[in-house]
Amino acid sequence: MSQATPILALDNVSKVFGRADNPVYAARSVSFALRSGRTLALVGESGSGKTTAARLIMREYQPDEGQLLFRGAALGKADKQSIAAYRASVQMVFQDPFSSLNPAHTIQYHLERPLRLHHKRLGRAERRGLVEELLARVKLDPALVMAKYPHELSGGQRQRISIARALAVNPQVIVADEPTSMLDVSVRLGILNLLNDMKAQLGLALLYITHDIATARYVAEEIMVMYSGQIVEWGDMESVLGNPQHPYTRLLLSAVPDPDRRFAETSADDELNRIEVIRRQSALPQPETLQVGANHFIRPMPQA
Ligand SMILES: Nc1ncnc2c1ncn2[C@@H]1O[C@H](COP(=O)(O)OP(=O)(O)OP(=O)(O)O)[C@@H](O)[C@H]1O
Repeated sequence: MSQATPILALDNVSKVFGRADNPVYAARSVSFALRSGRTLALVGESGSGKTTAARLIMREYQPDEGQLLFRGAALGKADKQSIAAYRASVQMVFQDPFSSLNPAHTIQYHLERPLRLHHKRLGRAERRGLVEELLARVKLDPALVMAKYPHELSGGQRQRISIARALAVNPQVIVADEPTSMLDVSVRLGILNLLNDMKAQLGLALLYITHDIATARYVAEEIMVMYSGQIVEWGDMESVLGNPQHPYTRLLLSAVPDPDRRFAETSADDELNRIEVIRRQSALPQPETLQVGANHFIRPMPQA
């Protein structure tokens, strides 16, 4: 893992929902760091806590415990100006490019809006010039798309607009929550390539949230596996995927389609039994972290 100073870090962050007598631990002592020019993939099944982690980063939720660090400084104590700088520096790309754009406004409006908010002194011509640059950056023709409304674009084009909108305020970090899962398979690769280009060309730090290990491998250098609100295995992508230690990571990997494997080799009952074992064990007190390789760690299953 790179040792450069992280731009953004979660330090032992916990978030609990529900009543005291029936708490839901959406994040349990979650720690990770995002660095320039690198992608960290956060993978896990539905309900594991991935979106909660994203919302904590976007400050939609305040942590119950732990803290958010931006360039090494705790954000909890930051003044208004630092919070505003943080908001511009950390942008999100959502899963659903259909609902994240307003159907009543043109693409030009969508891209000019963040420029108006964050660069108040720009004149009309400069703003238009920047919108054209943003569209070119996401490989869309400004002459063709600027005056269009979201419904006149394809899903892939809309997701490109969402990425352009995130880039409008010169962010340092992008949190992409399942950015391809609602897109047609044929356009997914284009969006993943675009994220990879943005990372390389602009030195962005990316948090790529997904339940799909195959796409995580395509975009990320590091991976964290989340289960039941806790990071159970993390490290360099090749080390974790090449030598998965945690039973839950193995389970996720076994769900990646393998064209050489026949369905009959594992029955649905086998899979359900394995999930049940993991669920029971994860309810036990969590054990200490183990270091597997130089840049590879796990929280193994506790002994009953
Ligand atoms: N606002 C909330 N109020 C109560 N419980 C919540 C809230 N947000 C999340 N949870 C619970 O926290 C847990 C983690 O949810 P979260 O949405 O973070 O998971 P996820 O991994 O992102 O799932 P998905 O992939 O389905 O979005 C779940 O049990 C969920 O029901």
